[in-house]
Amino acid sequence: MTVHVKNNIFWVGQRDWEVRDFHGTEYNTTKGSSYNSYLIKEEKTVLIDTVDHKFSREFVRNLQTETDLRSLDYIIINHAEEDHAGALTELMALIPDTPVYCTANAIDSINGHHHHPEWHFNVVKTGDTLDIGNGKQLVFVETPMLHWPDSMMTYLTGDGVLFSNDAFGQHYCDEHLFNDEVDQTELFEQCLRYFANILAPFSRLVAPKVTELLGFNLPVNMIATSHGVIWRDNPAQIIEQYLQWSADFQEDRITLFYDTMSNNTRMMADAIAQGIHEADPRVTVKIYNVARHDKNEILTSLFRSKGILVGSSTMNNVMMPKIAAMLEEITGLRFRNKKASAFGSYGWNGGAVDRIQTRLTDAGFETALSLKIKWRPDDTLLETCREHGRKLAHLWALSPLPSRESAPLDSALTPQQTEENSTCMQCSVCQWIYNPRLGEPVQGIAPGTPWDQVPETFLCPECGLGKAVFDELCVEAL
Ligand SMILES: Cc1cc2nc3c(=O)[nH]c(=O)nc-3n(C[C@H](O)[C@H](O)[C@H](O)COP(=O)(O)O)c2cc1C
Repeated sequence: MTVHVKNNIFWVGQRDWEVRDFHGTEYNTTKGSSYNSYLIKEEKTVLIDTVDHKFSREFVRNLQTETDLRSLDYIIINHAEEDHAGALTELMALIPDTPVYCTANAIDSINGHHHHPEWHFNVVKTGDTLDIGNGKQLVFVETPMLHWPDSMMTYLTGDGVLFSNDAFGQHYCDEHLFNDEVDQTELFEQCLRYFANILAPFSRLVAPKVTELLGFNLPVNMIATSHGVIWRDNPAQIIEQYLQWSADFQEDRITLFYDTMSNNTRMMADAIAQGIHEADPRVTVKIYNVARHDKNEILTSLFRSKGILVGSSTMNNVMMPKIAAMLEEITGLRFRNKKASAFGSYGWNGGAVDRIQTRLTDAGFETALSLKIKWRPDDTLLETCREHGRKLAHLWALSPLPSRESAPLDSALTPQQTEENSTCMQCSVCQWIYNPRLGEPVQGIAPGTPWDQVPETFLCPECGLGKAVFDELCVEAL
């Protein structure tokens, strides 16, 4: 089936009500998902993205009901991951000469998945346009590392539609296609979950990219994402929301998660939470047992928190494995500006709490006051846990929360920031800007370190690609 989107734009995607895992076990899609592909029928016929590879056959059959495949003039691939470009092999088998438009980085990832270097690739970069007739053009904007090096967005002039690919999307399946038609609570829950679990590591790239988009002065009347709903009612709301989430977002919330063999660490968690609540009833406190709760809900709660507590008993000298796995995920998600602390029960030599505390520090959290209790806490030790919670609540309340005001769209890049940025290094892959004068130390490099003294092993902290890709924009301020 197809759905009319606007004027000559049609949705030719695929709903997936039953999918429950994404990226392997990385993301639990509790509300299913959809793979949004779009057909534009102007003087030229254009396909934007495809669908997940597992729906390749249905996709091609469906597309054939909407158009003669030989009439397709251009295929735009905004991102080569297999949930968007997965049906390319099946489609291109029928129309192998159709030109494919994508970023330079996408050549690598499309070939890496489909192994057809003979396809007619046309590399586009930010600002390039493609005339599709009737006075309309496609404008391309590279969005590297949002969330792969190959990602880009495509804007359709005249209709004012931004085909944003993964950005602004959600893993959310509904028979309705537009944002104003669905349950708003469910929708924003899924938007937040998507941002916290997928885009959080790239937060610092969001505001500069939004600024760049706004710099084109192109009206965005609609944002057609590649997962979930299309934003046709007030699309600026999700852009504003992204600016807010990408600015070291936190609420007045503390999240505890733990694993336990015989409930001793759970008793500690309950008592610590009671102490936090007693000390500051305004703080939202959430507790999760990692063995019983949805992992991505826990990670979303951590994203929303100003402080986190991680608990594990000691098992064979180390922490419980699900806690180790969570710490690995948290490290990758690179949450910023959050406090953290470890706790747990032990029997003889302990070890887990110290290991957790070290992992939290290494992951960039400001750690404080860990707590170990031997065996099962009695009433006195439970009071020790409560006192611990009260202390943490006071300690963490000392740091004021960042403003929760959303940044106005037109001031995302202020003149002052422009001035500062002119003295920075910028990664040419993900465009992350590192300001050695003002920035925090990264990978042990102190602010002010001359660029030629940055070791060869230095990796871009945002995208993980190498030093060689950094451009030095200006050095005199050093
Ligand atoms: C299989 C197993 C291995 C354990 N290994 C250790 C250990 O290496 N060091 C230690 O101090 N305690 C060890 N303990 C004791 C637990 O840490 C202790 O019983 C703790 O109170 C359990 O807390 P929990 O109920 O939160 O899991 C072990 C317990 C079990 C069941």
